[in-house]
Amino acid sequence: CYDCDWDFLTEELFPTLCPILSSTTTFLKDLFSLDTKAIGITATATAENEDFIPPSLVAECLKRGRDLSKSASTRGNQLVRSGASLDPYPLSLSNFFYAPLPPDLKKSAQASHEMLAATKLLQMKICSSSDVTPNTFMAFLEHQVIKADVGSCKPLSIRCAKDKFRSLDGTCNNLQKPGWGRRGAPFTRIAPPRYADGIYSMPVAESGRPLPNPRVLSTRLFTDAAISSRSLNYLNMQWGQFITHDLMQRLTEVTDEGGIQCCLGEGGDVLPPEWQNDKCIPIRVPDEDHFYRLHGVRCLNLVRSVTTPRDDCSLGYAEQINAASSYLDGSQIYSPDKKQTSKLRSRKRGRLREEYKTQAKRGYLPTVSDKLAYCDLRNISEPCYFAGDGRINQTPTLAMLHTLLLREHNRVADILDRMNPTWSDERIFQEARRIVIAELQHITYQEWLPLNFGESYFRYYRISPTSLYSHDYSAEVNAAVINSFAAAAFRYLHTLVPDTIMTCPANYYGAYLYKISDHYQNPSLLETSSESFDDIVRGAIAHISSEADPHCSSHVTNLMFKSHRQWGLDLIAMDIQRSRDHGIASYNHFREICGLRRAKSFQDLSGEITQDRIYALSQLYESVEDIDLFVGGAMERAVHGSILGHTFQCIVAEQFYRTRVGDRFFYDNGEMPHSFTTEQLRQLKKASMARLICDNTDVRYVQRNAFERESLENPKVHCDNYATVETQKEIRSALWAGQAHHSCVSKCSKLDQNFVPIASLLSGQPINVPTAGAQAFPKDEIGRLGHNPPRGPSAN
Ligand code: HEM
Ligand SMILES: [Ca+2]
Repeated sequence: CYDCDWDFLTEELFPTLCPILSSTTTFLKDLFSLDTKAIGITATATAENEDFIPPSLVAECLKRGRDLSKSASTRGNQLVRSGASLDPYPLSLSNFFYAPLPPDLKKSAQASHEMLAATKLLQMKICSSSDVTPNTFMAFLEHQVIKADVGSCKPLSIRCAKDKFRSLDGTCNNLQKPGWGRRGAPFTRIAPPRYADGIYSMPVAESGRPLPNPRVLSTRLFTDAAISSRSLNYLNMQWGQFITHDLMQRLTEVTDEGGIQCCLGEGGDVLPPEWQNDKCIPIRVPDEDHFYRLHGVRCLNLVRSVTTPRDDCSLGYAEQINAASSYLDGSQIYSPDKKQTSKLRSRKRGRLREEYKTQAKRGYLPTVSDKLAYCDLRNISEPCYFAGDGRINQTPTLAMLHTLLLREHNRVADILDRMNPTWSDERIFQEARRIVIAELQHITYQEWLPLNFGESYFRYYRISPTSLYSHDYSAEVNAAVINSFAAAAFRYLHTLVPDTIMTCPANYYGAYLYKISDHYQNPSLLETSSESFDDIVRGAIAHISSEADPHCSSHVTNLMFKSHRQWGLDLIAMDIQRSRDHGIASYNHFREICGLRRAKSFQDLSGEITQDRIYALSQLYESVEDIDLFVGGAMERAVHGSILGHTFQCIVAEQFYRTRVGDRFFYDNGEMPHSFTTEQLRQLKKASMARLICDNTDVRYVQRNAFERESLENPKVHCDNYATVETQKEIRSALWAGQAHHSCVSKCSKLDQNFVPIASLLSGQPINVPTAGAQAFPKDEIGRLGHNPPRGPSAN
């Protein structure tokens, strides 16, 4: 609403520049008529005069802020009731835009709205009644913290008991700052935000004009090129998303009446301002768009992320809420919210709830209470799962990883139970959870991070420890997730997502490919037969991921969450818009933070970015200063040994350093009351992705480095050669020297339309995968059509 290049707004300008707010408020007029003399404001006030904001003015702004935020929320409800609703969308899209906030987080969101409105009003008041500019005002707020002791914001106060086990929500991990990294904490910043007004409004170019359209940036710079990774497999990509969901979950603003709609119907025009909720940030689709044009789509819905007050309730710019616990603590498995956790537990012998299916030996995730509300089902008998994180059903392969970890928890719980018959359910649950988190941290820090981001870099900077115990815990380090990591750097891994999900029968002779966009929000591929789960696991380790480069699958840039329609959302355009929504500082700013020279011209980027990409950037952005972090970082050449360029590498490394060193309970921390014993830790450090698969599925052959494709250097090894945690005492010397399984090269026959011989996958030739088609999604008739995906050759 304040996206303009004016230094301050006067009452006369306000209705023109800010039609939404002014149409909903009658009391701004009153605010502007405040008697400045009576409350001690003088026209000569400056930022140097540190006492120039009297408490009565702050109180007045807070009061008005509360009124403003209330009227904005009433207006939001009215808009939905009057038809600006998500009704036209298929469920997967509605689900994405509408998840009601849990009561505690809703309260902090409301408090944040009030604080932001108060900060804005204070800024307008000060700036319009003196020669203070908005920027000086924000700088002033940085130095003189103004805390609100009235209104809905309550400064954080948490009491901690000493405990051997970490809390579910991350509180009390840091005993000095018990709120750090908790569920509901703000994302942290390593650079000041880029909001147009310094507080909350969407950023604009240096010139004051709009930044380039996110959809245009996506289509011009992130084209679909079907280039496969040389060594990284699908599972590697999937683990990245899995741990993302452990570290963070941003939330979308909603109304009490439902989700927020910013477009007319299904992809029609952007709604006119008087019909738009003030949280709307839709992406306008240009008329000439090569894809959406064909489907008459002119607008992609997008809504701002939920914000939260800072811990001390001080006035200032917007901070977004992280609804996950920031620690790498399995919160996506166990939930950071105790009510949900209790629904996930069986309350018997420390186990998590699991479901058994006919003819399947192993357990599956429990079913969510209202399947049709959470999944895009073609048939009510299809599965839709419930886990510690609501994004569980996004793809079948994400649900597969959740299932593996659920099984691992119960496997460990059963062993502990046998060894300690006197232990209570609670004790077994907590001990099993502690072991599973240790395995999760070990696999991430010893296998996944070095593989993706550079072995030597991660070991040199001691992000991945090299000794048995580490002694690096620092109570000074805040492990909360860095906003630029969440809203930009780590999202670069969206370019790894391939077009297809693969399933592979036990003989590995061939594979079936399914378009990923046919299986969003529907995990049924895991349960089509008693072998399908294992088929998906085999497919994930045999299938390649896309190369980490600024090319992105159209299944992600045109078809995300498409359901039965011919079109979906553009995740890359959303990433760009989201980074603006979160006020992420520019690429140039982060270059400087990461030790590169700040570019004065586009040509100054030539050390990191190739000439053709510099040219493309200069055609799209007015100034080198305007380049979004997500875009600039993605354009950089990868640094040696990593899939990332310099700037993203620096942000990602910083995050994983904090995630380890700021975690008092990190699994290999030594000399803590809760530390594992030497023998326990030695056992735990034998955990690997390959063993996680062997221990929890009937897949018998897995390559040693399970995040890399099979190769001569990385052959498949029989699971008998991976000793399990509890039988480590007699580890055989042949641990890694097992006999190689026959290669994954096919002698298959063409069986049906989804079947693809593995040899042709390896050849790098594009493969034509048939779409599930309209038939698979009978419009508006869920439950009518059964869905029987084609089966492969028999597993023997
Ligand atoms: C099929 C695969 C994937 C799909 C469909 C997907 C989809 C999404 C969606 C819809 C969002 C929210 C966008 C927004 O409104 O801001 C998101 C956020 C994100 N994704 Fe993905 N993603 C996938 C894979 C990955 C992978 C492989 C990674 C990294 C390794 C990743 C990292 C992230 C991160 C860091 C966020 C921000 C999360 C937050 O702040 O809550 N995603 N993704
Ligand atoms: Ca977590």
